[in-house]
Amino acid sequence: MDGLYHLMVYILQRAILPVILIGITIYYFFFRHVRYPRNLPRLGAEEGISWEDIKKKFESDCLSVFEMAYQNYSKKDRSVLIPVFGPNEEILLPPSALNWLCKQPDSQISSLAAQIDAIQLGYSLGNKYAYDPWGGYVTKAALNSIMEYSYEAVYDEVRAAVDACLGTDTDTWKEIELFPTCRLIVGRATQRLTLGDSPSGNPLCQDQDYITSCYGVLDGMLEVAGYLANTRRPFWPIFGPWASRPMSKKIKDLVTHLKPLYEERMGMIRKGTEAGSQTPRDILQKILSYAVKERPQEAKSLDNITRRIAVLNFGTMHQTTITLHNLILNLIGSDVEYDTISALRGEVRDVLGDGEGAWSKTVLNNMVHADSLARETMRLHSFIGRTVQRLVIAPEGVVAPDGVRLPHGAMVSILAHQAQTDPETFEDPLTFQPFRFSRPRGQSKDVQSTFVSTSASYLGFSHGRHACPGRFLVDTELKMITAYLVREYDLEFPESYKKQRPQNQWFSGFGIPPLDAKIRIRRRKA
Ligand code: HEM
Repeated sequence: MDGLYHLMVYILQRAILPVILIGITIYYFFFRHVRYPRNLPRLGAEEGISWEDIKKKFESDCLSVFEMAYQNYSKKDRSVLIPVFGPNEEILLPPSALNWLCKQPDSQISSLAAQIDAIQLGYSLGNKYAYDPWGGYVTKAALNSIMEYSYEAVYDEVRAAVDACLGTDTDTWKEIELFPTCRLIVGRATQRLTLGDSPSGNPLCQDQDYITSCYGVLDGMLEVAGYLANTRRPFWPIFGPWASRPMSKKIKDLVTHLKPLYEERMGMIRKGTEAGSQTPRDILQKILSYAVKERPQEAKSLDNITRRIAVLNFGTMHQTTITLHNLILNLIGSDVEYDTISALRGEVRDVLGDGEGAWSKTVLNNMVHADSLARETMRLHSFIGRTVQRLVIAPEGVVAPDGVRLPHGAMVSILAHQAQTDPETFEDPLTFQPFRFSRPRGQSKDVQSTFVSTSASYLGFSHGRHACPGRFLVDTELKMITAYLVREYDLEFPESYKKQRPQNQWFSGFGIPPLDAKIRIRRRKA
């Protein structure tokens, strides 16, 4: 009897998982699978290439898939379905639908739902950080005023971080790994703005272990997002928690670092001194003040506030680091032809004078060459391939301008890199020209525009009402770092690069810079 019981339990245990998986699969294919309309073309159908071959192509060479979609559909004002990373598909809308897409109400075509699917915060950090993203709203509202107040502090941090990473030896050239260096510099500068100065003295951003801990959480979030992007949606509830297992240790580590500052700041709020003249003006304070008033349970939990900071760091640090990495490679790579470094040195002298100068909005606006260098970097070396990514949540779907019904559950977007390198818009579009956007009017057909002004041909920060609000901070950090680097350092590539910038690669839909790139630097003599 006992044997029979154990046999039954054994069979049930062995069968239960396959039965659940088969059940989910049937449910997904019959009830949840996105039903694309017949009049939506599938990439490859008209070109005589099978869907499977296009899918394989996306994995090995996503840029050529984007290029085929752009030339054959986007340029002809037609939507098209393409395979993207893992088991997923996406509807690419043509650039002519950009303004229409940006104006769609969030209740029909949702930016937040797209972000939840792409970043997977629900699994890496918890559902409330995904579905109630008040930290982002608080940051969006407060960022510009905090920044204006913090120029000197952030520049101070940039100087200290660059000195610490590159050294101050004026006699010898030093070879450094560029990507980890960019991580540290961006990490410190960004955290100085996020956490400000501790009232008791030591800014936490100067603790290298803390910065490492921030990137530990960020990398963990990227791993969860990458893992789930490769998994079919109905299996997310099973594999999401599994993929997120390392997160709690990483968060705990961040909690340990943030604890003293959190207690200090909450103490100020409790005593009411927060309202006085000593009010710290940084993002942490805005977040804590909001939480105390609007989400009191969260305010009391250091773990919750730490997760809010982790979400924020994902926005502030990840793509900024990649952009700085690309920018420095472009600065050095374009120097032979455009004398980029000395042109920028001249600009820094003109705008800031020979001393440290005082940073302000006017100074930033006057750095037109540095601005152009950054915009040209985002144009040619953007990280994202598709932009204005949205999930259709209207139950009955939405009809796009070309008459195609975008069904419920479909992810839609617009190609960014192709629009930014279209020869109809840009002269010699695949060549990096650092001063493309700062040349006097009339010297080229490229429109003069700034780093922060988004448009149909500049989509790295997206466009419309959800366009990245952090781009003003990125602008500030990149200009400060560029100014300090060119003024204080000589920069070059290792000899083996033969003065050529190592190229970016496109895979999984993203433009990834060469993360093992090295540069040589030497401090300039005063
Ligand atoms: C080079 C660095 C960055 C790039 C390329 C970038 C790019 C983007 C993109 C493409 C979006 C999606 C917009 C949409 O859905 O239409 C976005 C949203 C957002 N970004 Fe950034 N970002 C960067 C840095 C930052 C920084 C430094 C911050 C914060 C200070 C930030 C805060 C945000 C927020 C809060 C949103 C959500 C906006 C909304 O949904 O309304 N980002 N960013």
